[in-house]
Amino acid sequence: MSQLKTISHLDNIPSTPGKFKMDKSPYIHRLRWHSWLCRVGLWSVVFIGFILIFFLRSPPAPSAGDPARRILGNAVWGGPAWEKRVRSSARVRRNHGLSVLVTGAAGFVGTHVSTALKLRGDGVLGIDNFNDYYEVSLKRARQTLLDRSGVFVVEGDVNDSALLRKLFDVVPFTHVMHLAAQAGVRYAMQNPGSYVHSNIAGFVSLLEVCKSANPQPAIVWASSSSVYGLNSKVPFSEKDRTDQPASLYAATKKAGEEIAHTYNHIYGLSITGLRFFTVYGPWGRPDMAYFFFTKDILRGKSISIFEGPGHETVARDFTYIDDIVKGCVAALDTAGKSTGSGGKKKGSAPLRVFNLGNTSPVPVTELVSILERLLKVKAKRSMQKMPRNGDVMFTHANISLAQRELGYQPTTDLQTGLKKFVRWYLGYYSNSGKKRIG
Ligand SMILES: O=C(O)[C@H]1O[C@H](OP(=O)(O)OP(=O)(O)OC[C@H]2O[C@@H](n3ccc(=O)[nH]c3=O)[C@H](O)[C@@H]2O)[C@H](O)[C@@H](O)[C@H]1O
Repeated sequence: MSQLKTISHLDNIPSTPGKFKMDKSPYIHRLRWHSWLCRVGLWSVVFIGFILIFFLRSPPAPSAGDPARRILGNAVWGGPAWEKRVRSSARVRRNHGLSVLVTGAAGFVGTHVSTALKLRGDGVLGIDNFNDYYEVSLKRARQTLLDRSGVFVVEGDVNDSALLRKLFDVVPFTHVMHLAAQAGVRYAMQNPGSYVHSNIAGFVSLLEVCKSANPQPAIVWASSSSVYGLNSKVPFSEKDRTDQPASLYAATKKAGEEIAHTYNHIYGLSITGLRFFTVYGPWGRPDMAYFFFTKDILRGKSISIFEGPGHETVARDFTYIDDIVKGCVAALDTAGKSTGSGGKKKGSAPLRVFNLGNTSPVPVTELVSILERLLKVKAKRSMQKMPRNGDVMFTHANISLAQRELGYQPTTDLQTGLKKFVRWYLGYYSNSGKKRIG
């Protein structure tokens, strides 16, 4: 210590050339050497102390070989607190309730289905990759809504099979509601890879994990009315051909139906495909026509309304979200069990496909007229020949199979459904873009 004091005194002597120069005697050299050693020693002790404190206080760090904790984008999954949340969200709270993994849970249909299941006491765990195909803030707002109903949405991609396996390790899901997909008919020309990634690779990745799970879950998944492609016989029935898709989106959904057949055949997985017909409603998808027409009409922007080459009307069997939710829940409730175990088939299992439509197609021009009345704003209409971008002229569902097997019965007409959508839209985007939930 005395040496240190001496040194600190010496250090106070100015060393600037020309001002004052000390004689460098051997004694002072020895003193300097000793003091330098002491200082290095002291700071080393302090430094090692800090490192020890840091390690003792930190949770165990993820390591490359440790599957318990993984980093995905900004999201971390794994660990006791995370597993507790997963278990609690998936806990069944009614007799004979289901335990459902909902993929694409922060999506439009995913949010509504998850909420409905949770409300009746089923266990629900969501997974969503929160991609930026459309405004991520809307997906986050839906996530907040789900959080309030007690549904935890894990941030992850269905292509991450390690994550999926982990979820099945933590929860023995009885059912999977697979809604994660790259949607949109026209966007497929801009980004074909995203359709292959989500709708084909992602589906296979999920089925691979489901086939190996013990017990195997029953799977209900979103196919699409677009599989009817260029068919001209209406209404579309499940027995009709589906081999002339008009878009890559439709082709990937059709591929999904064939893939479902394979996994049912080889592994005994119970699989139900639901062909949704242009689903709309509150918390909907901003890439869909009814949604961006609303936005553009309110902003006074002109909207393109497609028509056939001879001015034929383009029409859709628009189906309201609440009706679709009832169809999804009924499909889960009536899904027979998967039969396989240990990745091996033990017997035949159900393979089903249903149309979920509204059975009353409405011309797009009429959709615009309804929006004009609800918004009290005249649309700037620009009629355009339908571009060759994957669209089809019309859709119309025959729902007799779903009526018979699922008790499916849509009850909302387009006028009523759009009224509910517009009310939600104005509330959500009011207050200069500030998002309101409820
Ligand atoms: O049933 C499905 O399986 C699909 O439904 C939905 O596809 P679509 O029925 O094509 O809905 P959507 O884009 O809202 O166009 C509606 C109408 O507006 C017309 N349309 C569209 C854009 C435009 O600028 N002008 C126009 O007239 C257009 O020609 C069409 O007649 C889902 O997006 C899709 O993911 C899938 O789920």
